[in-house]
Amino acid sequence: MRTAPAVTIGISLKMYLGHHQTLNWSRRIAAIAGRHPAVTTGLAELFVLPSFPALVPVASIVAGSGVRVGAQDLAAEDAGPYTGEVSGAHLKEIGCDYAEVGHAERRRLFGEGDTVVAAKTAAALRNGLTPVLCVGELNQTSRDDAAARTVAELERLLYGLTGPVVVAYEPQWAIGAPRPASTEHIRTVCAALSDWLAGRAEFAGGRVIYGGSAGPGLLGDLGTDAGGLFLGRFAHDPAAVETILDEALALHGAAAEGASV
Ligand SMILES: O=C[C@H](O)COP(=O)(O)O
Repeated sequence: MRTAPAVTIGISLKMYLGHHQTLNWSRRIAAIAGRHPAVTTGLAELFVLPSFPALVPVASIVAGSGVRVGAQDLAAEDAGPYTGEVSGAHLKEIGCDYAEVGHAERRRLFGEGDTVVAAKTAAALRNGLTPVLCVGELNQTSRDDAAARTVAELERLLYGLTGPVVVAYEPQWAIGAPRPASTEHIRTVCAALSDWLAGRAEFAGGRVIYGGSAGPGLLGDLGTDAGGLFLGRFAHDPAAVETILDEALALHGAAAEGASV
């Protein structure tokens, strides 16, 4: 079993970039990661989720840089007559380590509900992919209410499953917004999710990261309640990703140095 890194930084490109833009962006991210001490020391794990057609070339571009690759979705089934779907087995075969499931946009725009999300999470685990399982309340509410709702959602979606998961806490109202949820809100919900995960040996190696208009300047405020960030728009500029890796190093680097002596 792989030990969880101190910080996990995931980036979903959603459908924002064209193919060549994606490859150029990936080259810049690979160059940053390949020389950044947060990544080279193993303190931070960086993964990118491009569109399906870019997975193979991006995997080749980032090879050796420490950056891992995953898909933004996967089929609930592993093979068969499922036109337009891409299976977890196929994703694993082409070098993916991650598969995102349950994103609010897939729920809202493509009608995916808990049953489908749970089945896709199971498909990811079954095929050796780490699910990036998105959870989070629909409407703005108190942080305690959000924590209770989100932990209940996670419990529902992971019922009967075993394996390491990256839980992406994404309050749906904070996605695509000008700014993230408040620091107190994020810390409360991420801490509750982390406590829930930590108490269950079947999810050993699991982590909780925050997404929803996250960008530079946020990680340092979250302390150790969140295990990292799930970035969208604010990772389109590779310089912002480098800044976030600097912040990860500042937050956890001293502890890592202490552990290595
Ligand atoms: O997948 C990423 C999240 O939905 C966050 O996206 P955003 O930072 O553009 O709001």
